Amino acid sequence: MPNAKQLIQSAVDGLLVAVRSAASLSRRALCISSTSHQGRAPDMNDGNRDLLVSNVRNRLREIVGASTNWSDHQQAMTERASLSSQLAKGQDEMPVRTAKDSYTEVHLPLGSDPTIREKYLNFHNSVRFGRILEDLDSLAVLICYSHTWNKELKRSPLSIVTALVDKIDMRKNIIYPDCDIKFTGNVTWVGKTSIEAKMHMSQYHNGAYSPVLDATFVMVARDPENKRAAFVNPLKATGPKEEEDFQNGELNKTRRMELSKASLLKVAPTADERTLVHSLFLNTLDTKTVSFSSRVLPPNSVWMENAKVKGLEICHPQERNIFNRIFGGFLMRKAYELGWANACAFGGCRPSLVAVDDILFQKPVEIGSLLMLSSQVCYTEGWYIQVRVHTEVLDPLTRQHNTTNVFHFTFRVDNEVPAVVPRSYGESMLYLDGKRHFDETMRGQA
Ligand SMILES: CCCCCCCCCCCCCC(=O)SCCNC(=O)CCNC(=O)[C@H](O)C(C)(C)COP(=O)(O)OP(=O)(O)OC[C@H]1O[C@@H](n2cnc3c(N)ncnc32)[C@H](O)[C@@H]1OP(=O)(O)O
Repeated sequence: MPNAKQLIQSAVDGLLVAVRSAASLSRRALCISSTSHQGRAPDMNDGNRDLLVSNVRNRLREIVGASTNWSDHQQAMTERASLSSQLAKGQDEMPVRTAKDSYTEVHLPLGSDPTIREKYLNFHNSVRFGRILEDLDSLAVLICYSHTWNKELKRSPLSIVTALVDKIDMRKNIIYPDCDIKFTGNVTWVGKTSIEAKMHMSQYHNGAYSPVLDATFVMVARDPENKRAAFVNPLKATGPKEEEDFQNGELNKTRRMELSKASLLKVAPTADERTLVHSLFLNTLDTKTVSFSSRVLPPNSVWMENAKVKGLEICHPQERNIFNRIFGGFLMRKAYELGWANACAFGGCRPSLVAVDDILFQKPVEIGSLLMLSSQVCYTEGWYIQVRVHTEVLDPLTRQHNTTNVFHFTFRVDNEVPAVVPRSYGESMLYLDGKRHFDETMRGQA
């Protein structure tokens, strides 16, 4: 009896034939031009495991029955609404799955197929990390569909959306633009309607794959119309490693709830944090005047209000996901690139990414929205820059703003950076929040 992964694999086989023959032509060309056959993995052509990144989106489209043309999207959505009756009434009526059922391996043949390199290449002859964020997001969704796949059904009634990027830890700074990349991942924890997926990215260089990053995403299953939560299959651990992953998933959930309770948007800072904010304030007082409002910037510092970069995106249908909302990976790419530009301007040199954490997808972004992005350097220490990107949609008719996402990025540069100094109470809270994220990242790296 084929499992979910095999079914998914067989469905893409047809597509792969065409893609493989094109890719093999390119590979032959590459051997002659020989820029870097050290970056071409030997197993790329073997077996049936080589699902390509470029096929993942097509596969997702098939799984939910998404339209390929925007003009048909209303009809596709109506058809999907009729799948509601196929939703399980409870988790106990759904078959138990193991990590193996959702294990997925996807290739990005940057070494073997030069035609795709341009999309991924940045000016510094490295790989655009924003593109990798898009691929990770699509892969996380595919992993969740493999976990919840019901072979009796033609389409999945579930709408699986990204709720949170819990963590992305970089294990290597350099991503080569001409070496094959492999993504692997599986479900590691499930709740009632949420799923944690862990993914790993490695790159083939000098004859072996070596790790580049580890990522943990939390996805939420919704009904076909993406209106209410929907149950997902239970997960059974089948060995000590899977047991440990599951326990960590539980711990992650508890940690997230505690962090959310202690959010500075809800409760006052701790005693240590209050002392820190007050000493920052005292440092900026003008010693020549006896005034609380006369403030002077300390040496080698920048006011926080001068460490912002803003952007705007008009959300066109081209960036839609399979549920006709804006694709989470696109939002991550745009936020990352703005945050990177801000760190670059602030640090005065090219920053490299250390970690991404706690990217929260609070509300879906509708097609046609005016999306305002605002990035702020909110904390610095030594060679590190902590950046927060906040996105909101503006309704031009009501002039109402609604927050849709918050992103946190930690960058490192090659020289010591100035301190950022908050002036207002709100900025002081941003500073403390940035410091909390930075300390958490550094604890994870230790
Ligand atoms: C068509 C052609 C296009 C082709 C291109 C295709 C590209 C490929 C595209 C592929 C697609 C790419 C994908 C995309 O592009 S998805 C697009 C990006 N993501 C979004 O738009 C999501 C926006 N956010 C929301 O809609 C809501 O906030 C959600 C639905 C997330 C939660 O809403 P709400 O709060 O009302 O939910 P609930 O109270 O009913 O709880 C439900 C469950 O959720 C758990 N939970 C909630 N929040 C969090 C959190 N922060 N951390 C951890 N867990 C969280 C909660 O514990 C509970 O779990 P459990 O206790 O039941 O287990």
